[in-house]
Amino acid sequence: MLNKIFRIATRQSPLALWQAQYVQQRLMAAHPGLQVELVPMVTKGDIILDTPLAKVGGKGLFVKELELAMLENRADLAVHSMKDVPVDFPEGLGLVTICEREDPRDAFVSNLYNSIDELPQGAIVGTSSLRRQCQLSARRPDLIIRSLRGNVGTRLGKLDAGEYDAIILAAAGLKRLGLNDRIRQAMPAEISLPAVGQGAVGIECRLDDHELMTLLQALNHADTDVCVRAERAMNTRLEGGCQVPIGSFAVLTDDQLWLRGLVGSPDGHHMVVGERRGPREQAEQMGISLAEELLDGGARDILRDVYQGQPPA
Ligand SMILES: NCc1[nH]cc(CCC(=O)O)c1CC(=O)O
Repeated sequence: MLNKIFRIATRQSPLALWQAQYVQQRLMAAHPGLQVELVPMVTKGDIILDTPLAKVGGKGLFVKELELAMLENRADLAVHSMKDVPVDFPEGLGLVTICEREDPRDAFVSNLYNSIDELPQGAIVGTSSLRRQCQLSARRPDLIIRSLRGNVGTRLGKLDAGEYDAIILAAAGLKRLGLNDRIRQAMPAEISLPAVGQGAVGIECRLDDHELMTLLQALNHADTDVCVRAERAMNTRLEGGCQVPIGSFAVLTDDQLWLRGLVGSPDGHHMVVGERRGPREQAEQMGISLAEELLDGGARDILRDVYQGQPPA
């Protein structure tokens, strides 16, 4: 077994490489002598940089090529930001491990202002996330939201070049890349409910690779796993895979789960929110029942309108 080399398929953005190296190092630390190497790849999501993700086919763009590599046995595992992992997996592949969550919050980043509430009237804020756009606009209808794509470094560069007064990024990505000091405000969930799985890293592999799945168990973080399961169950019940204005965020305290959900129109005019509290064993049921409450409370109409402007997943 120790002669075998396990290959991690990874994108080449600094954040993707950080996450792949993190899993590589944790696997080698948990299993001394194990050989793990990276297989860097380019995905469609890395090539199409000038179009909002929602218009070019959604987040799946970042994972399809990595999945093909595993199915064709050119790689054994892939490391994903859970936020970018679609609901469904190709036959034969699955998500087997979720690592401990980093800061799940959205980060307000600016060279001029310390928080969203400090922004002057009509300030320009960069984000391509419909979820962030919705919540920003609901709180501050005067703000002008402009598209912002590219990896974390590219986005910060555009802010520094003066294209925006502020941008919103995931705190987790900034922290992992050592850019903590760029965060002016870690936005509380009450101001910006995070995306499903935000801040968590997940590992996908072939479901018949029992040897690898056993090795990966050492990296699973049970509390993160249960929170992300609740969030993903809500998301699964709500949608079909495109980029959507959905927030879903669970926290666990003494085995009690608190799940909050949000579906909104991109312009922030409509927002449906709800929550569930219950024992951790019911994570997935809570996600499903919250989704159904949101759907009946107006999310069905909001999502229909959003999907009409997008290609199918
Ligand atoms: N959509 C891109 C993406 N996917 C994961 C992260 C950050 C890290 C994470 O949430 O785990 C980011 C960047 C961002 O939203 O700022």
